Amino acid sequence: MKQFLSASDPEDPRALVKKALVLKANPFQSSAGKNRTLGLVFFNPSLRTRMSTQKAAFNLGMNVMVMNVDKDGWKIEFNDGTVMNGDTQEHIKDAVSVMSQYVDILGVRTFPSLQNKEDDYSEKVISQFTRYSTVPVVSLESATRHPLQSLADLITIEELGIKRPKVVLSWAPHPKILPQAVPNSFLEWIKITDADITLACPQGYELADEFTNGVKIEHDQYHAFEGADIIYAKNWSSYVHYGQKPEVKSDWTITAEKMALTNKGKFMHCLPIRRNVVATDEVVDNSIIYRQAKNREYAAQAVLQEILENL
Ligand SMILES: NCCC[C@H](NC(=O)CCC(=O)O)C(=O)O
Ligand SMILES: NC(=O)OP(=O)(O)O
Repeated sequence: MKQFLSASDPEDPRALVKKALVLKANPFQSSAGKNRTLGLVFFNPSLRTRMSTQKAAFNLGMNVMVMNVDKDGWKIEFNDGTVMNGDTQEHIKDAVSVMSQYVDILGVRTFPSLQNKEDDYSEKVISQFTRYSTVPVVSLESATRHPLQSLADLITIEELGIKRPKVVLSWAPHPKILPQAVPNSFLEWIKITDADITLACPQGYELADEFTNGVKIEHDQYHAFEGADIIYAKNWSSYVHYGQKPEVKSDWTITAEKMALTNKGKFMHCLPIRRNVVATDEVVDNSIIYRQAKNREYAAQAVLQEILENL
């Protein structure tokens, strides 16, 4: 594997899920990372991605450098040809060219603007990393996708051992305007499994066709939950009314009453979760979210190992 930005990058994404489960059973079997360095670049906050990816690298014997560009770096210019006499101090071309000289793999986290659909959906930021980096680039969540999260989600679902699980990706409320990356990516990855997938969301919160093609869309959350094996909750802002938050009249918070409609369904969320907004404490406390977060380590390890073996 030469990069990890979406489900199209691994040669066999299903094999990657299996590989991660093998690593989970025996995490210290490879020293493929010896004398190799991983660089992790953050434009946005992170707890799980930051810690699980570092831990994965340590399991492989790698060294890790973390750069919080948003806090510790110069202010980055992303446009070409700009006369940089304003507040941006370093061009992305120079920053990435330099950083990639210090590392063997470069991970980057960047959220969308949620103001300019074209910039976000053309992956304006991470595509400049792939353009200027001299080493493989790994997405730590980009404008439109969060592949390490989705891989961990598939590992978690695989561990449940349910044959053709009924999976419902449900929109849930949130006070802020959030990206579509997690739900987009979840749909992209779950489609490679045999799961029966339904997207449950209020009118106006449908996702881009490239992700929802072949996915059932349901606007009645109660109906969608009936018989589900997995409820994967997430808030996102509108794709159609880009980056907006159209009013939702009914209550989409996930409650124990709604979970009771499922087939003893398991509740999943990528975290961080706003308790008693996205889902009630009762739902969150009876969920598999910590196992899901733990699997981020093995998702990252499988990806790093496959890239290291191809260097
Ligand atoms: N990395 C996983 C989720 C990251 C981000 N969540 C957030 O920004 C939540 C922030 C808050 O709750 O205020 C998202 O939705 O894509
Ligand atoms: N799920 C996830 O990516 O968490 P962080 O934003 O804390 O890294």
